[in-house]
Amino acid sequence: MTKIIEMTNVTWKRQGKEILHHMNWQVNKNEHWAVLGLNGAGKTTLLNMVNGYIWPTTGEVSVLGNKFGKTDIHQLRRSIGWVSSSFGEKVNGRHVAEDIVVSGKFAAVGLVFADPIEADFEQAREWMKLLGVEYTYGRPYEKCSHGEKQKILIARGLMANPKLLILDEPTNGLDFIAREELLATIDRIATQKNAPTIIFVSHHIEEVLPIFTHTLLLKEGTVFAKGLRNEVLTSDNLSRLYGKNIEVDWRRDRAWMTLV
Ligand SMILES: Nc1ncnc2c1ncn2[C@@H]1O[C@H](COP(=O)(O)OP(=O)(O)OP(=O)(O)O)[C@@H](O)[C@H]1O
Repeated sequence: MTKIIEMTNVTWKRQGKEILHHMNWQVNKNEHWAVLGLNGAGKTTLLNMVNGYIWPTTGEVSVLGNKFGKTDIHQLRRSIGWVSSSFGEKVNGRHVAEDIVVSGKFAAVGLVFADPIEADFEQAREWMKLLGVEYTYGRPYEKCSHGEKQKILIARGLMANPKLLILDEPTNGLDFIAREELLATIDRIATQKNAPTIIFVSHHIEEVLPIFTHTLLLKEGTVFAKGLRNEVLTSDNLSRLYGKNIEVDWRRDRAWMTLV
């Protein structure tokens, strides 16, 4: 089985504190994972490690078969699509949507130092179409709604045909309709031919769509539970994760949570 992510006994220390400790996590090809945990549980730290922005203090990390310490991290990053709100803040709002999308091919924030060809813009249009934002072609990024911006950033993340697509809380700040639309586009990406492996971080269990085969629950910098989505998203696990009495109901193959 091809391994997409392999973390073995990973620890990451800062200022004498173990922010991640004894993390063991494997993601295989043809799996898509949702990652949940309270604020400060270590989700962003974990993703920063997958992307090679930080390295383990102890333990081993291998991403797409590249073992950290024996690989060119910059090269590896070209195979990873990364969508996070912190990136969105760096974007120059005056740039038009398709330029933002095409910049993903060059792993750049804009196109100032890039040399795109016509085919790149055709490809960008295809991704924008898949995400349902083709109509924003030619529109400055700052004139797009929050939901449109999120989709443009996901299209950007797909531009390099990544093997791994990381979506860090992409539904933040979206209204109910925009959120469901964005989730529908994630579903479309996952069900395409040669789809990348998706890692999706969220605070809301109902966003863990059926395409997510697996779920990782993080607590205090380590694995609290991991495995098949339906086996992990249970009333018992979530009650223990959040320290509250929580009931999970399944409707239309999605889990919904109530505090009881
Ligand atoms: N560079 C750092 N130095 C010191 N502490 C850090 C550093 N990076 C993260 N932390 C701490 O590690 C913990 C985990 O942070 P992280 O951002 O990974 O959590 P998170 O699960 O993504 O939270 P949120 O849901 O709020 O985004 C937090 O207590 C944070 O303050």
